Amino acid sequence: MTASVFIDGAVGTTGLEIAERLAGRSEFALITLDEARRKDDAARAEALNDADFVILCLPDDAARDAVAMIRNDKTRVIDASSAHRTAIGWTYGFPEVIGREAVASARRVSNPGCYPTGFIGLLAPLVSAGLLPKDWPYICHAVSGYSGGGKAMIARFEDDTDIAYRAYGLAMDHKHVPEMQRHVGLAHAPLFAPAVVPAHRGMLVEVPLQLAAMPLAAAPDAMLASLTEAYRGSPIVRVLEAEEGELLLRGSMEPVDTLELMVFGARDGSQARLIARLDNLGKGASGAAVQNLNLMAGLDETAGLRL
Ligand SMILES: NC(=O)C1=CN([C@@H]2O[C@H](COP(=O)(O)OP(=O)(O)OC[C@H]3O[C@@H](n4cnc5c(N)ncnc54)[C@H](OP(=O)(O)O)[C@@H]3O)[C@@H](O)[C@H]2O)C=CC1
Ligand SMILES: CC(=O)N[C@@H](CCC(=O)OP(=O)(O)O)C(=O)O
Repeated sequence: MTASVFIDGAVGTTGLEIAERLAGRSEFALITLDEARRKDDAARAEALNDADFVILCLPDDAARDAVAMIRNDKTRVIDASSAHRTAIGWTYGFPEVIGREAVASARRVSNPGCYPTGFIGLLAPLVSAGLLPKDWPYICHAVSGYSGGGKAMIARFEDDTDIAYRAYGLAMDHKHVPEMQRHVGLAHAPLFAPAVVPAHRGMLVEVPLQLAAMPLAAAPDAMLASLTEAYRGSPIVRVLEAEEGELLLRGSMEPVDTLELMVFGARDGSQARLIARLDNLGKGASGAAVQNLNLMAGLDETAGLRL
């Protein structure tokens, strides 16, 4: 049976990449609105209520409005925005962490943020296994390609090619912090220090750990083994043996839907750097939305993904 899918915000950065991943898929038929009607509330309300699945690729307020326009029990929603990531009644769409069944059976799924995908992917299994403490004030430093900021940020970086590095979130109130805390189950909000670099896509999300100063902390090898076990069998989340040297983000990076996790440890075990590498538009947004859609439709989670 073919399920109908409406992408609200279909010509935005995330929406376009979801449509690319769904192109040629016979399991889904896209409901589309032309340029003149894509922001028309009556047309959107009709599409939102006609569709079996709706994927919201909108700013937060518009995503909340779209959900309020749905007046039936049939339409199932995947929200790519940060509007519902800690909201009651919503399932957090990180199947490898919260369980595939939970996503598959949900009516309202909130896609994780791109940075939280790295942070939670690294820390949730380790905290849950008791290898790292819940009540530690974690720090997360991350760099993202500029497509992470959508059309406005893409235009800014393409217009001003002199920007070499943009540190932000300097008031320490980035909108991703609540979901990072909630979905790892931390007692304290992490200190999140994000930055944007002049590459179109891709990101490195890092959690540096002063293991020697922590009341409870496993050795880097034990953390690597635990992550490897937690994601065993996942075609999307891959735990890599750390290589000496460097990690690069390349300006020419091709779209990819994997999440790679690495543990770098000091020889004496006193320090570690947990690092996630992903495509902000892959497992960080559009790839995750398609993975969740596949699960909700009872299909192979990897269908249409770039792995
Ligand atoms: N880019 C990324 O890497 C990630 C993005 N996200 C989230 O996904 C969502 C979409 O982001 P992104 O694709 O980057 O953003 P973009 O700005 O690229 O796209 C948003 C789209 O929504 C449209 N839009 C805005 N308001 C309305 C409305 N009221 N009705 C219909 N359409 C509307 C915009 O229209 P117009 O074209 O006219 O501006 C635009 O096409 C955001 O919530 C973002 O935070 C999540 C994870 C990663
Ligand atoms: C580079 C950049 O600007 N990134 C965005 C986050 C992108 C993303 O994950 O979107 P959500 O906010 O919907 O989760 C930011 O920091 O606001």
